[in-house]
Amino acid sequence: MESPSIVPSDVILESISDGVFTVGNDWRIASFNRAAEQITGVPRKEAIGRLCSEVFRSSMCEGACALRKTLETGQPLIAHACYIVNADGERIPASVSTAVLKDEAGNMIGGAETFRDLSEIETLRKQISGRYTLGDLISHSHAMQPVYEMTSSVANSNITALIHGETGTGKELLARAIHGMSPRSAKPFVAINCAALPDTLLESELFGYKKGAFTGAVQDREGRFAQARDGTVFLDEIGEISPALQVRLLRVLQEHTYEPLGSNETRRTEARIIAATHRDLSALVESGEFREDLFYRINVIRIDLPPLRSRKEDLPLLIDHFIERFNRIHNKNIAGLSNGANSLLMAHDWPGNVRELENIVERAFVLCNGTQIEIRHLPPVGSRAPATPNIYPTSAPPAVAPKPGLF
Ligand SMILES: Nc1ncnc2c1ncn2[C@@H]1O[C@H](COP(=O)(O)OP(=O)(O)OP(=O)(O)O)[C@@H](O)[C@H]1O
Repeated sequence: MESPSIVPSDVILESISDGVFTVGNDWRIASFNRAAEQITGVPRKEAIGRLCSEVFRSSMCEGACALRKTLETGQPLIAHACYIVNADGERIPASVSTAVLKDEAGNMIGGAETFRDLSEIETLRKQISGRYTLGDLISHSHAMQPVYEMTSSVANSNITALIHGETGTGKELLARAIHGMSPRSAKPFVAINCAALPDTLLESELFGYKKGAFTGAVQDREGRFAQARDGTVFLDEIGEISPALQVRLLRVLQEHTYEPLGSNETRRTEARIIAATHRDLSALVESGEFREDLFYRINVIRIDLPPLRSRKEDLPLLIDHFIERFNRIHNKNIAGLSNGANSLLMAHDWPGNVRELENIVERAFVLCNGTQIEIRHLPPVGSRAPATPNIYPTSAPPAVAPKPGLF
């Protein structure tokens, strides 16, 4: 009688879509299937014989290696979530399972690991969770809906827009997004913070100057309006400019003209202006600090960016976004926050908004040597806001003193 045909195990291993590799007791890779090559981007001939931690820069390699745990306990692990860093340095969300390999006599001769690429599932999860992106601005909060809805109409028009929002809410990011979605996207985007420069310097920055206009003006220099050509000029903190400069800006908005410092020659600008402020401009008009005519010119359309405390549902999304970015920048493999750290961030009031969150996550990256950000890696973020208590429980002071003056 003919024996039933048996499919060799390598044929099966080569045909499945999960990555599979085995290691010997010396942690060197002994086999590496086709899907493992595809997911990691590492050719089999380069992987075989190398330490698995060199090939798999996964978030589990440091400290929490699933295969090590299995080889130590003899227990298999099923579907552990982690990230694998592929040959291009991209982080791939993966699910890992491990098992012990034994010889016929029952002696342990190594281990096997299978891993599944969850990128597509992760993409779908993000789509289902309704993550919106507007340029680099991300959110899935209903509070941001009006911003998203207004932005495309604003982008397609030439009108001057005013972005209003607390510090660190993403005003510059939104201005860049409007520019990027506008017909001017291929033209320059030039940003200037009006609060950062004294009046005369701001004037020469915006309009440029002629050689000899003032001591130190050794040659002609073009200003930001000239640099922007027919692109976009973003005037951040517009509420801080002096009455004299308000007059000059009004002329730019009404007549599209200006003169560089020390010059009689009138220049024309076709640049679009987007302004931003954290202040209540109408209150400044009432108190006489801001010209009413300029206010109406700037405030043709106003977009309000809500503070982070009123869209806390964005926190997990933003935290993931910053973790992804800082993993790339700092070449680390942090997978996320502990439940405790998460709860503390959710309870915080965020006076510094998204910038404060970004700083907190970056600081945690510097302090965290493992794969998870813990409470001890967070600063006392509530210390500047009297309404919010220090986010550390009083019984558990931070292991590392926060950087003075960071928050
Ligand atoms: N929705 C968002 N998604 C991703 N990153 C964001 C978001 N909002 C803000 N950020 C980040 O937070 C930081 C502050 O953003 P931005 O400079 O645009 O804020 P701003 O309101 O202009 O601040 P300021 O009032 O101090 O000028 C930036 O690093 C930006 O990348």
